[in-house]
Amino acid sequence: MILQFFKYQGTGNDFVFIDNRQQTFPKDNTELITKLCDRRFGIGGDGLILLENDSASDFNMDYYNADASQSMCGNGGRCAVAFAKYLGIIENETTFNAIDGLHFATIEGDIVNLKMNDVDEIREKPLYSFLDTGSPHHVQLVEHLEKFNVQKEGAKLRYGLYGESGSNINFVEQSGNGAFNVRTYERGVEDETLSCGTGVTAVALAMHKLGKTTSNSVRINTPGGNLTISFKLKGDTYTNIFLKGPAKQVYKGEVVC
Ligand SMILES: N[C@H](CCC[C@H](N)C(=O)O)C(=O)O
Repeated sequence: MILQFFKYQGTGNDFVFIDNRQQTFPKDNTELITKLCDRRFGIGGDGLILLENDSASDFNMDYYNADASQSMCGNGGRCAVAFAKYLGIIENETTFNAIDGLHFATIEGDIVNLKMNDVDEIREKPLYSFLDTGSPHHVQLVEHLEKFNVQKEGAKLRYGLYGESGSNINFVEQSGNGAFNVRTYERGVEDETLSCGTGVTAVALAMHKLGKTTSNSVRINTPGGNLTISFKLKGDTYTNIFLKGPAKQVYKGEVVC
């Protein structure tokens, strides 16, 4: 089978995109999904995203981690908006469907601003916070983040504290008022990724709840680039949450599989 694909990256979180509006992709073939994401035997990517028609919105985004497990993906959502514009499905704003429901987004040039679902529960423990921003996130402040062994410590927590269902693990260091550095171990990639959209969203909300910032616009630096998360707090609910940053097409091509 010959498959046309498009490679996108959102602050270094990279994805294989397929225009699946004709519904021809074999979704139950998890071996194919993992092979397409393999960085040696396939195209390579942190995940694979199928863009599909949707009766109730502009399009549906079907996201698969590199191990073919599924979740919401913030950076993938931002790249899906850029891909939908490239395909001529949308102009500069959209509402699309994902595994956690409808998302509004705008695009200006390479910058996509994606509305995330409300968050009304942040569990605070002595050493970390836990919340779900479309995927589950552990948020932990550390010192000397640049030297921290994210892969080793992330895997320990992902499999130890969170068992088989797991969680994404975010390690954080404050760099200023309303500014943080973040490195993330991603469930389903089972390694550190260069950024994680639902992860930096979780970090911004957790840091605000902890009182580490009073700003409702948080700048987060990741190894893959900078993202801005803005939000409102209404009672105990974080709402109007937007994840803003670049999303770019890297290349396109055909793959034999
Ligand atoms: N690995 C995550 C999903 C992708 C999250 C990340 N790529 C993002 O940008 O949100 C999980 O299985 O929960």
